[in-house]
Amino acid sequence: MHDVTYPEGTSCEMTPGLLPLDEAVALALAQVSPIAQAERIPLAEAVGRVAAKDILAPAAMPLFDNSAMDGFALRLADLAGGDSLPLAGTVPAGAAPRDLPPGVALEIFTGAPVPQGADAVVMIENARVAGARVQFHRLPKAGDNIRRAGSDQPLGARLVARGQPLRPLHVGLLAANGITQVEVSRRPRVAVFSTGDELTGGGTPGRIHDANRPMLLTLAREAGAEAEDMGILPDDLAATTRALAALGDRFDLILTSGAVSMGGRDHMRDAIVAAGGALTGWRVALKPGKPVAFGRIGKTAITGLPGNPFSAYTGFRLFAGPQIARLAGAAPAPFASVPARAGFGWSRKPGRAEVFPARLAGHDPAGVQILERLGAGVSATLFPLTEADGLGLVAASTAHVSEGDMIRWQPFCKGGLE
Ligand SMILES: Nc1nc2c(c(=O)[nH]1)N[C@H]1C(S)=C(S)[C@@H](COP(=O)(O)OP(=O)(O)OC[C@H]3O[C@@H](n4cnc5c(N)ncnc54)[C@H](O)[C@@H]3O)O[C@H]1N2
Ligand code: MOO
Repeated sequence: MHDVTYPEGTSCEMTPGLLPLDEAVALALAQVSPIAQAERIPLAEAVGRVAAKDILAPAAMPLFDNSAMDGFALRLADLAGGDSLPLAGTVPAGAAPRDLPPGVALEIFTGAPVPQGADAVVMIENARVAGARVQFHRLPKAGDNIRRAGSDQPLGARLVARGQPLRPLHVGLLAANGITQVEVSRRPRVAVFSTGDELTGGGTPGRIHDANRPMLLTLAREAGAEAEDMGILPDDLAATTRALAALGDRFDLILTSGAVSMGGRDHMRDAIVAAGGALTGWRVALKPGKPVAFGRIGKTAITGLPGNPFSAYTGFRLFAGPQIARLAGAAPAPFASVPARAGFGWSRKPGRAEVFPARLAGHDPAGVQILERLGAGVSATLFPLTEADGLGLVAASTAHVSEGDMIRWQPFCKGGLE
């Protein structure tokens, strides 16, 4: 289902009782299935949406033979007796197709229809206009600088495959084909809750600001979801249960942060069950992001991310983001698939795969990126990420990384779409 192999050791290298990372990703994805409903939307609003079916070319492209260069259209046979021809007019881009009269050249601009009868275009750099004639100092071959009708793409070519998240380049390609509306899957509906009595009245002693809810809402929207802010749940089992049960089937995915660990007020797992749902997995061999909970309540998947902000971020990237992609009908993107070289040495306790803020420090002689490791493995703060260019990942079995070792990372992508 998820064609990514995560760097894992054998199960005996994993901390017992924890889900290996690849199994946890598979379990997360198994909680959701692609949304069947589709809608037709204007092309201009389609970036980030996922094509609900293949989009085929309504015509071959280019539509007509046209010039690839500014220059002169001519008939090669007319140059048999010399290297110049009388100039008989101009064909600008947008002009209606016309014929090339015998024995003359026509000035032509890039994109203009090649006149019927012309078999080459000489670019302006290889010609000189002298009075009413044009002289060619490099003689062309048949077909030079002519973009033939249908040479870019045949009629019926697949422009966009079903499941493709639409990027600006697809918008351009579809627009070039005269397509103004596209059929896309309905956006996944995601409910985002924070939990914790400490999150109200941030800034006063004992209280903090809610970092995760704004972050997870933004991440979910960036991933293509319609995300709804459901506020902060108190550290109370009954209130949490009521809030979850009240959602009915309105959402495809519920995302929570906090209350999934071991403490006496970590009620999320019990609330999922008390709300009539099922807990399908809990705790991953991952640092940060160990106490993630996976489950379902009715038709809705629920992913309980840890409260520590970097843990919640990592959990989104590894589990919730791929769930949203699958709901939207897209193939979840592999995480940390880019090989790089460690620019640092690091001894660590094996047992959990580890995600860390990574900064690009240069390239080795073969052009492979060299990474620096930032932060000190603290999951309570996002601050080290401000200097990072992406997230590095090491396997659960790794006890030592030596400078120069190959590792893998997930660069932050600009805008998330290109
Ligand atoms: N005895 C144990 N304690 C803990 C374990 C464990 O295995 N045994 N795991 C630790 C790990 S690892 C993590 S991660 C955290 C996760 O705990 P919870 O998911 O239950 O989260 P909380 O306890 O509710 O909060 C943890 C931490 O994060 C802060 N937080 C929570 N929500 C937000 C938010 N929306 N914005 C900003 N900060 C938030 C919260 O105040 C706590 O400081 O558990 C460890 N403990
Ligand atoms: O898993 Mo916790 O997320 O290591 O801090």
